[in-house]
Amino acid sequence: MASLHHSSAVKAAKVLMVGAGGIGCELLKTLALSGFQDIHIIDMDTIEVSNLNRQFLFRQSHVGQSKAMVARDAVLRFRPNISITPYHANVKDSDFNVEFFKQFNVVLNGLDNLEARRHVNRLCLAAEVPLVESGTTGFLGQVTVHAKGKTECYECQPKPAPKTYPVCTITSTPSKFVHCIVWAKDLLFAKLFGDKNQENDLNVRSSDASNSPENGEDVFERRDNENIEQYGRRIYDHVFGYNIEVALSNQETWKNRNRPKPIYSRDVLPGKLNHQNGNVDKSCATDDLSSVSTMASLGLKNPQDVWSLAENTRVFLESLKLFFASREKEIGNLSFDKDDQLAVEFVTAAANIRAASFGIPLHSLFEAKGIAGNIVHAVATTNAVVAGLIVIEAIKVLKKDIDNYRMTYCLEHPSKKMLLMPVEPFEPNKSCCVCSKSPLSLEINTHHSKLRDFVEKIVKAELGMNSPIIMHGVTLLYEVGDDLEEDMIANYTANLEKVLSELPSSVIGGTMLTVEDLQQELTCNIYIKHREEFDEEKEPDGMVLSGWTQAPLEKKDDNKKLVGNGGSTSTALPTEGQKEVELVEISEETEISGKKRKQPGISGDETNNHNEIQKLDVVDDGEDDLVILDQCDIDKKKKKRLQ
Ligand SMILES: Nc1ncnc2c1ncn2[C@@H]1O[C@H](COP(=O)(O)OP(=O)(O)OP(=O)(O)O)[C@@H](O)[C@H]1O
Ligand SMILES: [Zn+2]
Repeated sequence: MASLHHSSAVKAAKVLMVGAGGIGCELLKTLALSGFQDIHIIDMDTIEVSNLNRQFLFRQSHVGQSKAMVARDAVLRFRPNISITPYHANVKDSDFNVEFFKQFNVVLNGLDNLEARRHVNRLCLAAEVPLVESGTTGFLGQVTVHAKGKTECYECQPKPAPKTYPVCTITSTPSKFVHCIVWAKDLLFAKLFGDKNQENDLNVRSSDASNSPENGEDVFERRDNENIEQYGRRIYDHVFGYNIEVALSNQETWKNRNRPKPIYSRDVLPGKLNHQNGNVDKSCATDDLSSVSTMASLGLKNPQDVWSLAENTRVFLESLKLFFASREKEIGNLSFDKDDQLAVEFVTAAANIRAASFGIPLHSLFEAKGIAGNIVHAVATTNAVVAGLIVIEAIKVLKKDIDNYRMTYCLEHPSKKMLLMPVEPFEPNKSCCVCSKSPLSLEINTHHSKLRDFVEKIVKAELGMNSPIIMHGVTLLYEVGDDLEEDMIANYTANLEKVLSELPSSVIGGTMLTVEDLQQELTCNIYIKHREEFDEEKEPDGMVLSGWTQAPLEKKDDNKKLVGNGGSTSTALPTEGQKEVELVEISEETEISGKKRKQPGISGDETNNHNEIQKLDVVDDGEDDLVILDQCDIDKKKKKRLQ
């Protein structure tokens, strides 16, 4: 440390940290203790109780306050003479433009989602400021360095697709608890408490008069004359009883599968719902919605207990009741949130009852919450190690020590007795549309697809643009902005509903579209190829973008000198944010992302687990959520991303 304090590069540096969460708290502390004197922090969040176990700059009394502000105050207490400038804001706000980024010598990311990471990557490229990027998932972590024109950018490598499940597995033939969780969270919870206009694959087929009157009434709507318990029991009997009976009537489905068992609430819980500790009224009366809890009202104390079917039934009915009794205004607008206790209780109970019906082992609320929230429990030590590595790379950046830049991966199990694996960075990917401005091509049915589809699925979702402008030659087809005239807004709104070939400047096969985001200073040229047909299963968006996601063809140098903590190795491990990846432990020649990196000096018999392939579940990006993928005959063919 002492030598760092004397480094003029460190002292003079102005650094921007984005994210003051698990990694960010560690990073800010390490920067301050390493002699950095001018640190700016952006974080849009406030402190939650669940942050306190690892975000050690925060205390119980800070809950609800800005992370960036509290982190600054906490560090100034032991480093009072340095300058820390906090911004309680979203890094995507327009204030944080290229000019803002240009004032920094290096940007350090401690973020938790792909969208923000991509945005910062683009601003760093535009401002020509090096970026040190990071991520952790449990024991796994990595730190990567990105310098325009010298190393690959954050987006040079394709990001993995989120985990998908066929819709029929979720709606009809679950075989794992996670299938029941997805059903409870993304179908049942969404149906009962979410936006009614959203498409939902929850099976609502019903011919039974009591469940589905001929007038087409939605069985999930509460009837006028129904009290909450009657409503809850009707829903329960419909989804766990009646729907299962309907499913059983299709003999073909169950030929090679275990038949599920219909469950009716009267069989599990014959009497009226009663409260073990009788404090339901108290929990209903509270003003603090986050404290409304079925567990409290039913006297269930330990979230790690696995509830019986009767307990799950009680929790199901009680949490539904509590939603109506104390959160009725939110009904219709709710989406599942892992930090919403009542939502987690409802989803746990619903998933468990479904699991019981399908003969799948039941799980505790603690486990169910982890699965539903895609939670891999954070390991404070990994965050601390990663923060240390960020500072090491930041110092190399400041000293312009490019030859020693390293991408470093934290492993869960030692490989060659190493838990940290440093790798030399790749050169920029020449087909990356972000840093190499390489043109893209889009196969699309120009007679069927609307401009809106193109904007939502390609420009926003795939290209990650926030404020796009779309041009065909000199004709502006679409634009987002605060200063637009009313007639322009009306024009663009009308354009959104037109199919591409019928736009004022017709977009057909052979057209080159230019898409630009002024804030990110990113321009992409997209060559349009008209295609009539798409495979609904494999290409559910009805369009295919290519030209960018390929891995670079060339590698920097196969025989570079190796670096490491006590050993010599060089391999590229999964990029952060990957959901389920194969981590290939060191081998003579490891193929990653279509590239081969040779690893001289490593022989096959040096480790027991040589060449072993570990399956890892890397799920730290909140937005890379579970996805239901339609692929069965009973359902419409489409793909959905579910929150
Ligand atoms: N667009 C953004 N702008 C500013 N800050 C962001 C943005 N996206 C994410 N962040 C911040 O990045 C930090 C990431 O920290 P971390 O991964 O520890 O997540 P967390 O929200 O603190 O914890 P958890 O998700 O486990 O409850 C968070 O504090 C979050 O507010
Ligand atoms: Zn790139």
